[in-house]
Amino acid sequence: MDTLALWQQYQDWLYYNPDLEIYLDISRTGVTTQDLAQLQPKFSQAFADMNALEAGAIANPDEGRMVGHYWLRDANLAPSPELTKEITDSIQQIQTFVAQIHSGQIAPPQGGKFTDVISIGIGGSALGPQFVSQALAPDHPPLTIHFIDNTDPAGIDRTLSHVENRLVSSLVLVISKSGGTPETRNGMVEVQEAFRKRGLVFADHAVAITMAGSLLSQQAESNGWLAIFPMFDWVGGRTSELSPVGLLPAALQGIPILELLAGAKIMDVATRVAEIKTNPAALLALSWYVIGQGRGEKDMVVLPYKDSLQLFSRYLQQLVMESLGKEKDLAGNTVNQGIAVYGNKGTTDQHAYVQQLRDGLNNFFVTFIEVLADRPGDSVDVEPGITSGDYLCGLLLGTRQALFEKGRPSLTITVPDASAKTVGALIALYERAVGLYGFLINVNAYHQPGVEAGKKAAAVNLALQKQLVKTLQQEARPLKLTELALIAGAEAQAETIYLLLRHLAANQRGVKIQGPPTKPGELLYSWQR
Ligand SMILES: O=P(O)(O)OC[C@H]1O[C@H](O)[C@H](O)[C@@H](O)[C@@H]1O
Repeated sequence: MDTLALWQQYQDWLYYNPDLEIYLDISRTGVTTQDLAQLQPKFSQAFADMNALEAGAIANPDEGRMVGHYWLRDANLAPSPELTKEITDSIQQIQTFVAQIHSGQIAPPQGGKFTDVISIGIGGSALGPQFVSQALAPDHPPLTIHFIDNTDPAGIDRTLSHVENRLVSSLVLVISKSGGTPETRNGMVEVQEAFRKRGLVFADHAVAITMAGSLLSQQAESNGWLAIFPMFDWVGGRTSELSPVGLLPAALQGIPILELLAGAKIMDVATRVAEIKTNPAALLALSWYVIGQGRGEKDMVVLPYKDSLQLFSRYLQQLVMESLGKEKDLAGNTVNQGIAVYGNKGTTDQHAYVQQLRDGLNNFFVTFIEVLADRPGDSVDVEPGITSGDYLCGLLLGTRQALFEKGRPSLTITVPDASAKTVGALIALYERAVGLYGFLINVNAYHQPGVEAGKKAAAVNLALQKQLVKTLQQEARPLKLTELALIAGAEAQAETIYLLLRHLAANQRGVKIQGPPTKPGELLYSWQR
């Protein structure tokens, strides 16, 4: 296609939202008007399904749950006055609490104001808060946030060492929708221990964000924690950034949460339009569908050309892959659906993997995110008439062009700035696009049955570890693996037993292993007394 025809195509497909000043360009995706016509019936159904979802249908049938994240930014849309009140009350509760923390009305027992937040959570209870913090926290926030989002002991130590002697003035958020996620529980126990060692009372620093009645909520209540904020049954972890899960940590850092919500609300209005070409989420879903043949055949590479948006791709990984990566469709057919997501930031990635994107496997499409405003204030010239921001723009355009020349699709979202309003809008845009795409491919985008398998296996392995330790403690002589497995009643688990014991031995946890590491089957195991 010559450049003039391409320019025409650009104009024919361009979407612009005047309230958000956001553009979406899908002219380099290969989507045609024939695709639009062909997919129209599927989209009509998806729009109808989305209306039903927003009206409170049980859109997550496996879990028997409503899907209500859109109500979070327009509480009047909630299907009952009680839910509307729950939402508005939660926002009010956050604002009141945060004002009291910032003013020092709620303060650490040792005096002064709270200076730091230690946020403990994983998955949807971490990724949104991390993305929004990196995108929007002011340079000198009223409270500095630190995340514990894993059960890695060294990672926990590192986070606590960043807090240093400010544990005394740290607020601890324990965030878990279910209130029973082991990694989060472990993080909490480790932080509680750090407080105990310093002679500090954990409850005077602790705040829970969780569903009413959860284990965490009961614990917080009975131990007299500072506060408990609600997480709602009808909001999934990966769409919880605009619930208290995301809003409380954001507000504590001085991020304007009402602007986040306002941006999302405007985007929700725009993505409720039941016409593909004037609905940016529908245009995204259409592009994903056409590019990946409705089967996710191409990976989504997300490249924000702005450092502050770097974590967007990591955030989208969960939103897209946990929502769409499904074995079965809603009719019970095996479909193994999904779209793989990765990305970091431009131009940085141009000096890393963009080589392959241009010349190697053609198994992806790029989503460029362009931010029009370079920085507040003027820029210096890095060469006559050219600024660093001009380079950022020029390199984005250059890569988009270079990819197109090699038949590699891309789409571009252009936003005016990386403000709270824009970030809220981007979150809402992708929530809706994922929802619509889920309807197009007929999967339940709101459950995650696959995650359970790994969790169950982990629990079985930890029970086996306890059994092995007990067996070794009771044996006077060193045992071969086969003997140990037999006594422990786990003959089929030889490899797992070996791997569990090797880990214990490496951490001086009482297990002694003798013999050559190259022959794991011949090793002798005993308990160090
Ligand atoms: O918020 P929580 O209940 O602790 O859950 C945290 C995360 O863990 C799970 O394994 C789910 O797959 C995620 O969707 C969820 O966000």
